[in-house]
Amino acid sequence: MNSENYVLLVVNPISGDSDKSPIITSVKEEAKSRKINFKLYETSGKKDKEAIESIIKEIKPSRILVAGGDGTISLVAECILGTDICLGIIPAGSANGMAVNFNLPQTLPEQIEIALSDCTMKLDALFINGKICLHIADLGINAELIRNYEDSGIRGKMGYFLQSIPTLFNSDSPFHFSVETEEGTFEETGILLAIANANKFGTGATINPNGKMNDGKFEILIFKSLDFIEIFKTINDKPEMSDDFVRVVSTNKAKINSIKKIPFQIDGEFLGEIDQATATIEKKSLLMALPEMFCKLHTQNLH
Ligand SMILES: Nc1ncnc2c1ncn2[C@@H]1O[C@H](COP(=O)(O)OP(=O)(O)OP(=O)(O)O)[C@@H](O)[C@H]1O
Repeated sequence: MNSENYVLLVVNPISGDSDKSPIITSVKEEAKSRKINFKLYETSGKKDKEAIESIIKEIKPSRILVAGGDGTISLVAECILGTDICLGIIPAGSANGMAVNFNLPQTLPEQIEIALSDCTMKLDALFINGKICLHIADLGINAELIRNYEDSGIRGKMGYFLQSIPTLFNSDSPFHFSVETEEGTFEETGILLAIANANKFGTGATINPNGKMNDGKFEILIFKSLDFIEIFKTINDKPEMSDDFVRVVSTNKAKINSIKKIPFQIDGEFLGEIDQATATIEKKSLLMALPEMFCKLHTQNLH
């Protein structure tokens, strides 16, 4: 067997509360028709990183497909950072923030086609306090909302909606942030500080319209107030947000400090309350198979 022609499918059996057998069958059949060797790994929730790394060593796959949520995608991304192994996504989580950001199509055949396609791109990997962030992290009311959502036990968009009103009323915001970058230090008060490599939150809100995932930079966005008209604009793919609403800084390294501890999340996972965050970026370290439109938009005007 040609060891360079292997596809590994990593499946999280519990993500999104859905049956993964149609995905497994379809990817297996597609691999067979393309004469690619197929291997399946189902996560257990324990020592998955070690197990995946060992399979990679053994079969040397050229591509890994992930059927799971953002947590499983991050886990696999960490295993292949800096290599030429290509990552493809079959969205199968409860929120699927990465899939929303990449505008992945809804049907399984289309998703498999993209995940196995030659339309690939090397993306930057953002690290915050040593943890990988493929998408968007934040300190403030969105992280508070995610904590309350996780505590409520109600899944899906309805869960977020039900938590949004009590979260806003009980929030500890505004917060005072001090941000140190190579370009200088500044202070700002706001309800939310986002650290973003991607453009959209999992809800579809485009908070970082000008961010590129392959320019060696990430954005710090401080939202100063809860302005519903400005928030409404984020429904568009290219919202024009006023400077009074958000302060945006593009950089490759930043240190954020706050006097009080603030709720913190990365890629939709609540990670406690923190008063200090250090963000760095590893340029073009993650090879991904993505929709053609996304690759086109990200290669335009890139200097
Ligand atoms: N077999 C398993 N049994 C229990 N937990 C598992 C198993 N496999 C993985 N996990 C856990 O699943 C979590 C990752 O879930 P993932 O983010 O992929 O899906 P999700 O939470 O449904 O989706 P999303 O992130 O889009 O909301 C990790 O905490 C991991 O430990």
